[in-house]
Amino acid sequence: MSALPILELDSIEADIAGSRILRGVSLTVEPGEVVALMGRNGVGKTTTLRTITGLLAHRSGDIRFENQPINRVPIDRRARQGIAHVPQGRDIFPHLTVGENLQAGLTVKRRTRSEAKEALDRVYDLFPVLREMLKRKGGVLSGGQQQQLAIGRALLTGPKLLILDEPTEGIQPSIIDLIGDTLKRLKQEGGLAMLLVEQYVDFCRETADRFYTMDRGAVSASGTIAELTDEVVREHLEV
Ligand SMILES: Nc1ncnc2c1ncn2[C@@H]1O[C@H](COP(=O)(O)OP(=O)(O)OP(=O)(O)O)[C@@H](O)[C@H]1O
Repeated sequence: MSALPILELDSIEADIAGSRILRGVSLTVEPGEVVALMGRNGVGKTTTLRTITGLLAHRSGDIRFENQPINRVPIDRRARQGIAHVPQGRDIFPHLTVGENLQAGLTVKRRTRSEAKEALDRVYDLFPVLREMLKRKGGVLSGGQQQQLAIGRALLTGPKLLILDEPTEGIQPSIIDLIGDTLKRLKQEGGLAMLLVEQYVDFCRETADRFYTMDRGAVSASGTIAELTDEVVREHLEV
């Protein structure tokens, strides 16, 4: 591809509690592209995402965002630069209302009142249930509603790269379809780049342009999504 990657990981090594968890992870996400990061449990997918957002400091290797190294950039500045993270388990504030959870996303980027309203209206257009539930506490929403809230809140930070950790986990099929359709809309209408950790192969085939598989802390295979054949799935993903 001709454009420079929006995100580039070059030989990332990272430790947790004295154990080497990432052993040289290299990957790229191009502008406007959806990339799936796949692999069996415990191979280091979530840890890779945490090094990108800045939740975990890596010990060596380079992370570049829009062609600038961000190795030592703190987490809040990475968010302001345009890296949004929807973590596994969604991490919404259970005691705040849906509206208050969304306001938390709005604080990341400086906006005029009308820009903020426009951004909120866009989220309600993508996820109408959030408007209906505005006064409800986040903690009483269903898993699928919480996932929509978490994605909506991440979108309100004004991201250039949206990172999603297992967005289909524990969610009913109709909402999985809605989330898949929404990610496709965000790519088509807004050209938003996405990096998606996901175990659900069909969801990746539906939504992603390219894939990487990981094994024991490193990338074990990669290709276009058409190259994610049943054979690749058997070799790299099935338990
Ligand atoms: N806080 C922690 N303390 C100790 N070990 C950890 C911690 N977090 C992760 N690990 C270990 O790091 C390895 C990679 O974990 P990671 O969560 O990145 O895997 P994953 O590929 O995302 O798997 P899963 O699909 O199960 O979330 C695992 O062996 C895990 O046990």
